[in-house]
Amino acid sequence: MKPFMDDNFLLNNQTAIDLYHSFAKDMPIIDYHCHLSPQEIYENKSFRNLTDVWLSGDHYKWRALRSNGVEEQLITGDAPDRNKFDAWAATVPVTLGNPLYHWSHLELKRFFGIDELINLKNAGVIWEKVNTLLAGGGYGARDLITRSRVKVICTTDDPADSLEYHIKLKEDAGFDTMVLPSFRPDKGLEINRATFRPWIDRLGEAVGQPIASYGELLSALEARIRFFDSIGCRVSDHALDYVPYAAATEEEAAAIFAKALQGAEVSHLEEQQYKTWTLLFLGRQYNKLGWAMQLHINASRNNNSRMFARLGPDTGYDSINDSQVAYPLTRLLDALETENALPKTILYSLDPVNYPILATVMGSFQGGGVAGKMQLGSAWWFNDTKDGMLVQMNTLANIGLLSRFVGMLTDSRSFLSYTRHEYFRRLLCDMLGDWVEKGEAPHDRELLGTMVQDICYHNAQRYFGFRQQDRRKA
Ligand SMILES: O=C(O)[C@@H](O)[C@H](O)[C@H](O)C(=O)CO
Repeated sequence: MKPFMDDNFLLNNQTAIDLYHSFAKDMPIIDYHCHLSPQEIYENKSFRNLTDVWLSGDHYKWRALRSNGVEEQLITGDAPDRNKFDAWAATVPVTLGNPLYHWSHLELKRFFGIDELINLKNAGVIWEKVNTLLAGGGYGARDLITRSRVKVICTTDDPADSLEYHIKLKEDAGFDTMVLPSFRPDKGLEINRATFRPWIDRLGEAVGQPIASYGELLSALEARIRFFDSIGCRVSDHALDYVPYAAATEEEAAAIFAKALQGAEVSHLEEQQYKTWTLLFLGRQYNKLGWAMQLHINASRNNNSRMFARLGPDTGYDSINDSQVAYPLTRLLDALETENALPKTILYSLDPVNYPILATVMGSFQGGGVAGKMQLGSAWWFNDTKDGMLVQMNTLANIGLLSRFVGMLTDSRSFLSYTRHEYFRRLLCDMLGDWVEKGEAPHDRELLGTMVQDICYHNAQRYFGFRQQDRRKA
């Protein structure tokens, strides 16, 4: 019987073991999509205890706790930190089979050297050991990033954000990791949500003039894109809970914008027309600057209205949506391609049924002399599991070029989530090793090692083109 989570965890043959330890293990990390706070990074936030560093903000764990019948007071409520930790320690054993079981043990093992199984019996020992380390210093936000060999972090930022802490980090010679913004203008696309009009006002403040027309909105977005680019932004990001496509003219989009600004009802068709024109405008801007455009498709967000009103978004009440993707997505991408204005694009779907669709749609728009211009996004959210990662990689291998994949990301709000990269790298090496052991791939260490290191790091480094001048000023 193989020991639980030993050095060859998830590596089931000698080739896999060799590939992981010789090529993947020590590669640095580019985390090109996450939700970490740039302020907490700049301030090197220290954590008062294990609950603070491990449970706050991690809605993956919150969902498991709720599924285990734990009261909300012990999850997001005002219960004491130790009680919250005990509730999680009691829950971990029943997460067996969920990646949370692996991730939780990996996180404590890698960052704090904890080898005990996480359960209520060991909770006290774990609590004391980790808190002693946290209290001793060297476990602030920056320290956790540095320990994980993270070279680049792309946070998720609103166009109206000041990027104050990205600017401060850029000028901070004491921190090697590049912390760059991502341009995420969801609130400017969601014309039918209550957040739209307040956001228009906020964007107007950010550009120094009120926005009273669609033309002024587009000018403001362009100005913010150039500001983000000046701070080192290389990535945009869109949550498309459905893929909009409805042919529209700028005049039609402008009339719809005017209706929304006056508080009039905008139909679903008009919403799609507005989103289509605005996305095409933004895609042209991204393309001009060489940015990558991320499309996060088919999430169903904030399903539980009562808990959304109480806790807000990203608190564990989301699910997979199953809207039709193929037609609107091909039309949207083709509209940009027709103008030779399609940017590098990463397509994610929360619905894994969409993976073959996305992988084949990608193949219709590769080119421009850019290897892997169109990417099948890493297994996202409910799919960043062992099975989900393998399905995503096999789909890409079967239909596209796995060797050109820009690899894993954490997509997290927790500073302990970098072990997801290790998890992914182990699965990648085991999959390649299995091909070799079955004679389906040559035992060519140079070929395989290059493929592994490209997927772990070099592909992302080349694809996103993070600029050296965006490092902090000496
Ligand atoms: O970027 C998104 O829309 C999602 O990743 C969202 O932030 C979600 O809460 C998440 O973090 C899933 O990992």
